[in-house]
Amino acid sequence: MNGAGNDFIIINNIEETLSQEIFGELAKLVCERHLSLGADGLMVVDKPQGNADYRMIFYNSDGSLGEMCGNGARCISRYGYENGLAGEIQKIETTAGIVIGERLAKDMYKIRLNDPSTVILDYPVNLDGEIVNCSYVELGMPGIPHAVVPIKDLKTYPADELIKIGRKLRFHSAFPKGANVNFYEIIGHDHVYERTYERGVEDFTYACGTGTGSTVTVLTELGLVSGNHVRVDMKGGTLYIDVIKNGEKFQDLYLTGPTNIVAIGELTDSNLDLLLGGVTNE
Ligand SMILES: N[C@H](CCC[C@H](N)C(=O)O)C(=O)O
Repeated sequence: MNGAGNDFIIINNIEETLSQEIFGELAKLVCERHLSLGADGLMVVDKPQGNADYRMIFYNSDGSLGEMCGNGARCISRYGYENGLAGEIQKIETTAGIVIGERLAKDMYKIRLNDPSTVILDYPVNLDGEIVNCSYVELGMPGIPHAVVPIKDLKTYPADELIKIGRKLRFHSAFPKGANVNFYEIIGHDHVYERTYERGVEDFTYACGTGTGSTVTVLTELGLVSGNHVRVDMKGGTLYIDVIKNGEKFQDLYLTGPTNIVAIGELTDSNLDLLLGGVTNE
């Protein structure tokens, strides 16, 4: 499935009952774009540990565990609804905390992202002697880390330069957990263009939901957007963010956007046999 081009493989482990120990390796294997199916991440649907419809365990394509994934949670909401795991409004258990999913239309899903646990608007980072003006946000607890970085002429910014800066910031010691690096430019009233270099994919993805939520949180706090249905264009599509405030107090953060079920089927990659303990069909 993909959500605005951020693509995922979903495995229903309530049915498969695979051991959680293999998921990291499984993600690495099946997310490889040339040797296997290919995706930005692997999501495992499992039984909830607490009071929720189901549990979502998210792995990046390099096999690392992600605390949360905004586009992934939108996609899994559709999966949950269409596979009878939950109703039109659902409660999803993620590593970063509970996420609420809501079906708006056949392919449109909205989620309430985890509340920001850290928002530092002024977070200058020294990159090879030059100061880069960043903000730093974590959503949820444990929080998914995001650097938010303004860039002028982002659409036409040379790709090789941008990836260099993205990669350096992603691994910079200023970010102890590493960071997803969200470059943005405001291109109109409540209209933002964004590109995200993702931790765990180690490249730009086509869209990033928690990145978009983090960016619009920062821009709303800075008074640069209203926080009301802010449009964020990314390479793979458009996402909308609502920052709900109760007076000055932050209340909720919502992410809305499209989902696409590209294929439903069986993974037949022969390398899976090794990983799954030599189980073959012979
Ligand atoms: N693409 C995701 C984020 C994936 C998480 C990952 N890149 C990490 O930092 O572990 C999103 O839509 O929010």
